[in-house]
Amino acid sequence: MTELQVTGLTVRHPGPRGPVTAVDGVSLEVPSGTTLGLVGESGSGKSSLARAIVGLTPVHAGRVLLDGREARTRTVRDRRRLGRLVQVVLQDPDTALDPRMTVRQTLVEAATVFRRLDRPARAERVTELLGLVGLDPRLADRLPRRLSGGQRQRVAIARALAVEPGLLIADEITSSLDVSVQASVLNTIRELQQRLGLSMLFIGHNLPAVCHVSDAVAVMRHGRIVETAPTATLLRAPRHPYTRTLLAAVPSLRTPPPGEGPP
Ligand SMILES: Nc1ncnc2c1ncn2[C@@H]1O[C@H](COP(=O)(O)OP(=O)(O)OP(=O)(O)O)[C@@H](O)[C@H]1O
Repeated sequence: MTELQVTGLTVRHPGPRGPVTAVDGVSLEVPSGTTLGLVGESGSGKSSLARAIVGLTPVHAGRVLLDGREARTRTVRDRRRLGRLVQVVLQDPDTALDPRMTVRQTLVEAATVFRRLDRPARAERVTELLGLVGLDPRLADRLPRRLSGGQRQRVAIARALAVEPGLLIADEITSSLDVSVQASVLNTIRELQQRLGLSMLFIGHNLPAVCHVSDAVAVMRHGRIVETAPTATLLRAPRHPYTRTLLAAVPSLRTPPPGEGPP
């Protein structure tokens, strides 16, 4: 499993009136085998942070350490190391899936990036990966367009897992799905954590969804982390006013202090 440490990370994007600071000196930690939730409203800088961690966006300042070593993307070797350690799943599964490739072809391609597998081992791995994400192995020979949105997102998760990363970054992975499908994908994520002991950075704007799968939660606003706490502590005793505002929007989530609850 991979440990992630981000220190003082700043990301700036070019804007019509000069650079826009999307991530402003963020520090966070995902200890090995745990899930850190990252929650914040649209535009707070969550995706910029995720993209910077995997080298898809330039970093203006700060450091990203994976298992104590700087995450670099300068050479092919650097990028291979990074890809082996970290995989990202995005909101729209179609960005991860080639429409011309069957589920099986997609999974075999990912599973053989870093290791050789003979034919029987490939078939076995595809069945195993589909099982991990709760999909029927009979879907293996379908093209993405013959799958539902939820099934496509599960294939995208399986594709990321096929590489056997130590850290999975999930960026708004349930946002494009129907509410009922969201819940079942979240439960699949929880099962994966238990079965694989993955480290995970789980990003979303929906606080209940993020809390459901996270050991600790970091709250992001205007490019900064305003509060980080273990999930139960954040729900019971939020310290920052912005966290309290987020919680107030979902009253059923907060454990009321004694005397404050319903009669
Ligand atoms: N490639 C880019 N070029 C210019 N500005 C960008 C770029 N990407 C993001 N931004 C800006 O950076 C800020 C943070 O955006 P970012 O997408 O990281 O936030 P977010 O919290 O992930 O939002 P969402 O949940 O809507 O994706 C926003 O003001 C956004 O407009």
